[in-house]
Amino acid sequence: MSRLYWTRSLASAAVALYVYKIGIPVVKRVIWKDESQLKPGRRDFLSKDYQDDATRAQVHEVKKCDDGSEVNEETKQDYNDVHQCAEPSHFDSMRTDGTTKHRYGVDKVFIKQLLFLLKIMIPSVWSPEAGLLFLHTLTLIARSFLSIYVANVEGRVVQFIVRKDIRNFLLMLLQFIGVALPATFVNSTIRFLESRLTLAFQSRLVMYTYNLYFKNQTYYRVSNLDSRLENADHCLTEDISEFCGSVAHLYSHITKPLLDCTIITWTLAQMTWGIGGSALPGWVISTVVIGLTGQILRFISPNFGKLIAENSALKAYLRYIHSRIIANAEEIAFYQGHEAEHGLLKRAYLAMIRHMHLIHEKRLWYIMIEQFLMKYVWGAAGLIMVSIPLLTASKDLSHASKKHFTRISHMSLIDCIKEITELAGYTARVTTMIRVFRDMSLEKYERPSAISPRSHKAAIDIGLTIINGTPRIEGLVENSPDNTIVLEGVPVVTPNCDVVVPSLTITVSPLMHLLISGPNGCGKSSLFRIISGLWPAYKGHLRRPPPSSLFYIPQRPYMSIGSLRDQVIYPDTKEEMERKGFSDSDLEKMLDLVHLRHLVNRERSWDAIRDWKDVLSGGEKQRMGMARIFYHRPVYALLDECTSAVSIDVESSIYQAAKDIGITLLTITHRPSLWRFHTHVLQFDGEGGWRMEPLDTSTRLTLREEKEKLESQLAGIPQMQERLKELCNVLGEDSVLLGVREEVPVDTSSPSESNLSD
Ligand SMILES: Nc1ncnc2c1ncn2[C@@H]1O[C@H](COP(=O)(O)OP(=O)(O)OP(=O)(O)O)[C@@H](O)[C@H]1O
Repeated sequence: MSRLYWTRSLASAAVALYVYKIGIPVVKRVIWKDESQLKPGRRDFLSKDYQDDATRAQVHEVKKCDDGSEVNEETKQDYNDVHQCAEPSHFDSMRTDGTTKHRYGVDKVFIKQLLFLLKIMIPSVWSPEAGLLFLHTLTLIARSFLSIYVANVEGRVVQFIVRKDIRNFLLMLLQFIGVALPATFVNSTIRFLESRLTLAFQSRLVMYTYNLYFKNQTYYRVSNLDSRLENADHCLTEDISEFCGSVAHLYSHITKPLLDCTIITWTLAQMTWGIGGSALPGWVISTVVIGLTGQILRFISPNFGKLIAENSALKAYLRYIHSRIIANAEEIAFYQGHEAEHGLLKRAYLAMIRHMHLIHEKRLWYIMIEQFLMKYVWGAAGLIMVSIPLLTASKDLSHASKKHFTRISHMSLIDCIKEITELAGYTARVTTMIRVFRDMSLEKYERPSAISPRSHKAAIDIGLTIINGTPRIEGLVENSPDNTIVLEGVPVVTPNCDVVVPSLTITVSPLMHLLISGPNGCGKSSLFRIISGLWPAYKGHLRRPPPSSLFYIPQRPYMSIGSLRDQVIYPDTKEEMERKGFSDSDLEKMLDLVHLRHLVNRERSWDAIRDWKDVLSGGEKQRMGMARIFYHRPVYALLDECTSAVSIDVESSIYQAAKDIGITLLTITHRPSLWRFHTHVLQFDGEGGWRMEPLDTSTRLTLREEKEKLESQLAGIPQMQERLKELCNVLGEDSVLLGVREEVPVDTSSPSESNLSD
């Protein structure tokens, strides 16, 4: 009695839990329509921790300008393709800010995206990938036939056991072992071909996206001018690899049950006809059951696509934090910043783990329902299907045939639903990446979260049109036939849409050595970014020489991976250097000009490979940066405080040498010792104003006088403020300049008081 009681109680509890788990999400979905409104606490970590950190993850780094930013016809065509398959609403939902309304389901958008990516992965029917796919399909078909053969043998083995026919039983057993050889070979070939397909797809997609990534400075623009892709490196590596693995796996996973289904259904039909039964009821039952259970699973299935996409983003962020710590280990160690970095890393890791727990929890319930439907509902349907031909047949059915009937209940076609929805997540991430890369080439940026209302107003005031958080690019950019740099009414606007200089009009021609000065953050480096094409000209007219005529040297020069020679000739290769007619002894002379010849003796070989970022001191790195202009000999050298760590005498000799070989200097510096190498000065005032004039002795004197006058005026301000405060207190009045008056007790007996009242 008590056992029965406990069994019933347990069964009722399980049923109640089941109903609750299935029913509550359905009710919530119906009431709120949107999953994002459920469990706010759970979603918080995505929208708060992650988003805050992700915002911090914007890298502000200036890189050398490579080729021009022209958009060719091929790019435009590809762009149209990717945009047709990537509706904005779908991509918008990629963001992890919890505002999404789109389900990463198996819908029309997903199919279009998948077809777009498949076209890249299998470019033609004659490609190696198509060949691999064909071979893979052949082995899958072979496996299905072998499965049927094995089922037949198994059936006959049982038949001979029942008949006690030892001889035939042993013969059948031998056949069973014999078929194991081709069966195992086919199975391992399937796995091998699946891995080969994954790698082949991955290589195609990686090469395709690398081409986009390094076209038109996309690698710079994607992290500096746009906020849609948080960690492009993760998308380029992990997401592509996961996507390709998922596609290749799903192909064999779907093909097997489909083939099984076709072959077994046909075999069953033949058998049923053979014994005089009707195959139609079986087909109807299987179609109805498969269709119904499929729909139920689709309805209750959590949005695995979205969960997977969010998980990828969290993994990408964790990886980003790790790589930052490795890249800045020395600085962090000097600052003793391990606590802060540890906290950051822990938060990123825990956010990812919390999200994985959420996925596993959702999977637990989904798998439970899936197993129930597939094991028991399908099993029951299989038994009904077996019974109908047996009951309606005029002849008896062999045991092997019965086995075929039961096999149909084990087909795992529906098992693929979860995998397909997960694939939808990877597909969306990879397509989004390609779409954003294309947008970068076409200068279509989106950065809605970065713009503040103040910046928005300032941008409107100077006549810019704001779309998706970024101003519309309306400036005209042309190549300059005579190598002059001309800016006519071009504003300096940051990627966050802050207007630094409302309108700049200057002309710089070769041998016009320009000194650029002004307070911090006034837009000096930004001018170089606009001239180099990293930042767009939102308005006005910009004429500039081809990229090969400009060479930018930043304050912290980039040291590449490679030999000592590679550091001097960067970004050229040794072959390009030889083609240009330079030899190692020429490079030695260049190092001599920047006082680095000792490096050749120290390293003993031009081919010495070191971690140059750490091996060279700050000043040596800057001198190496300057050596590059003697190798490349551009028309203009854009020097952005690039000798701040070099001693003044060495710096002067380098500047003189550069001028002697005809390089025009555009120099940002705070050092007066460099003034004498320049003919003109561009002075920013930090308030948006600027002044450009020839830099002769009188200008230098005027500027110095103005500076000294301002210094003496500003020096008096604190004393004047103190005095004003005293007067306010004595008079008992407030001042518009000081705000509310501070009450300072006045000593009426002091001699000064009598002086004041006098
Ligand atoms: N990638 C970026 N995204 C958003 N804002 C930026 C970016 N790079 C620079 N800025 C902003 O643009 C403004 C101008 O920066 P810029 O680098 O031109 O200053 P600068 O005059 O060279 O200053 P400094 O003398 O300190 O080098 C600054 O307010 C800076 O914060």
